[in-house]
Amino acid sequence: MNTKKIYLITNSNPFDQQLKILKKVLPLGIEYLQYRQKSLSWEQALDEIHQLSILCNLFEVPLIINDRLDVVTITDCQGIHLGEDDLPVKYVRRIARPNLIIGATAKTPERAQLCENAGADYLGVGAFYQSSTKCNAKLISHETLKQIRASVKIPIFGIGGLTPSNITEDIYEHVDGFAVSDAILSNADPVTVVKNFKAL
Ligand SMILES: Cc1ncc(COP(=O)(O)OP(=O)(O)O)c(N)n1
Ligand SMILES: Cc1nc(C(=O)O)sc1CCOP(=O)(O)O
Ligand SMILES: [Mg+2]
Repeated sequence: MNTKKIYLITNSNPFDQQLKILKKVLPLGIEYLQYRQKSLSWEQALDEIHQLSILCNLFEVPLIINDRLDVVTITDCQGIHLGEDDLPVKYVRRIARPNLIIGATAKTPERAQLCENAGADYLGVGAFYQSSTKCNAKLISHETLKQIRASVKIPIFGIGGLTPSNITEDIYEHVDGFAVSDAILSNADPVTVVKNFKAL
């Protein structure tokens, strides 16, 4: 078993289907679960977050909300993930409740350093491959990954189309974990996929 962490991100598959999978894989050791949902009504989103929160508390997996500080403030979650177009890390850190986990997307060493200095707890770095979860994700090179790794100390989660079969040595060497959605949540045997990530 390796020491790389797995960061699971929800997708647009039916929520009940995702919940069934989460009940099987959260006990296997998942570092973070991110709720990523861009199109639901407030009511539906808050209901889903409530259900995820119960499950995450049970297995002691921090629940991270994508993009939305307003949602973070009114739900029982542990963190927020911020991209380049979202609120800046420095302002969120300033007003966030103590110990809120703040993650940030970085596709350049400059942004990685800026986010680390502003108080980010981890970085999401990618995309390494085309992603069916996020079709327009901008790809980055292995050289950029190396530069980002060299420029920050906080944990880096590689992201974008990752599966247990396409993690190159370059990716493996420079990340602390894998942020994954489709490879786990759209697979008929998600438990085996998680075990395969852990066995790399
Ligand atoms: C772990 C992790 N890394 C990167 C992203 C991408 O965030 P962002 O750039 O804000 O894009 P959207 O996910 O909001 O489309 C992420 N969500 N999680
Ligand atoms: C949400 C997200 N952000 C990306 C980025 O590169 O910023 S790639 C991505 C999708 C990750 O899901 P999957 O494992 O299914 O490709
Ligand atoms: Mg975002």
